Amino acid sequence: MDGLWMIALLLLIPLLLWTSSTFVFYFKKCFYVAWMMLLALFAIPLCILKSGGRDVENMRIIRGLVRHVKYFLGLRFDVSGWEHLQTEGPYVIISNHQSSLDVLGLMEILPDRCTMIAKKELIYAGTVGLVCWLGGIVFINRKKTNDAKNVMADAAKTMLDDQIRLWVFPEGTRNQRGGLLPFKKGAFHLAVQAQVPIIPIVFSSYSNFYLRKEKQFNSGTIRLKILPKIDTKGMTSDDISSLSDKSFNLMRSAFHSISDSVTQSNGPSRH
Ligand SMILES: CCCCCCCCCCCCCCCC(=O)SCCNC(=O)CCNC(=O)[C@H](O)C(C)(C)COP(=O)(O)OP(=O)(O)OC[C@H]1O[C@@H](n2cnc3c(N)ncnc32)[C@H](O)[C@@H]1OP(=O)(O)O
Ligand SMILES: CCCCCCCC/C=C\CCCCCCCC(=O)OC[C@@H](O)COP(=O)(O)O
Repeated sequence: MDGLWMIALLLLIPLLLWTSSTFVFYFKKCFYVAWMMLLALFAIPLCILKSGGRDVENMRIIRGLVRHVKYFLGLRFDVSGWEHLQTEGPYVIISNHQSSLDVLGLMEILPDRCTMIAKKELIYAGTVGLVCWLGGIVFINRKKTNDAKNVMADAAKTMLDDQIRLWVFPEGTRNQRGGLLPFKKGAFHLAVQAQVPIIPIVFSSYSNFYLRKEKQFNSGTIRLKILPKIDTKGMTSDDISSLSDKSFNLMRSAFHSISDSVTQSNGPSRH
């Protein structure tokens, strides 16, 4: 009898854990970090063999290795506006930033020769940090804004010299409070200095499947909307504010329209 109880308990515990949404939340989060770290460990020698070191071409390897991760987490991406990425030469991509999960959507649509601007702390994130460096990510120190501006001015030159595209999160930090945070200006200075177009990309709200406070991480669909490019030819630093405002307004309305439709199609979130 004791043995039967033991077996029943042994079967019940994992079942209870599995059905507990808090357990699923922590499990998925830990899995995500651990799996990305492991993938990065594989990516390091591949990148070094391919390019011998830091090179934007390594992003092809990173993109290829990351694309399956969504299946483990029960996430789907629904992308619209692919045609707007068929732009020749360098450009600046700007997108909203809700979570480190954005990396999955980013890798889903990442164009060739495109790397990112990231906070410098990311370089210390173990194997992931090293892969970011190998992928040519441009690191900025947000606490030393003059340094950050200089790094971004250099990046504007490199974009043109090496035909590189850069992905910037103009909110400057993660934001899951709904809507978009006011934009920082760096992305717009970058595009104007290099005289390259801006391609805005909007991720729909994660709030219908991922709730940090409530410890919910369900399955869900993320809509990614690629908006038409905004030309910056002939613009100067006087145009930065209007360029930023225009981009913000376009992205905010796209965010609300795709987030409403995704919430409806996924049904209300569980609480
Ligand atoms: C198999 C492998 C698995 C592993 C997997 C790998 C994953 C590989 C994916 C990783 C993915 C990474 C994802 C990271 C994501 C983040 O790390 S997000 C955080 C870092 N990114 C950012 O912060 C970018 C956005 N920030 C900016 O652009 C900010 O403007 C800056 C440059 C940091 C400056 O900060 P600030 O001074 O606070 O900003 P702001 O209020 O905009 O500017 C103040 C003044 O300076 C002026 N200014 C700003 N920028 C400039 C400029 N560049 N030039 C001249 N003047 C400027 C402004 O115009 C403004 O002047 P006024 O208009 O007031 O006169
Ligand atoms: C030392 C800090 C770095 C923390 C990284 C922890 C290890 C991550 C391991 C696996 C996740 C893979 C995806 C990594 C890319 C995450 C990029 C990211 O989302 O960085 C946060 C940054 O956009 C804004 O930071 P804050 O919201 O201002 O804070």
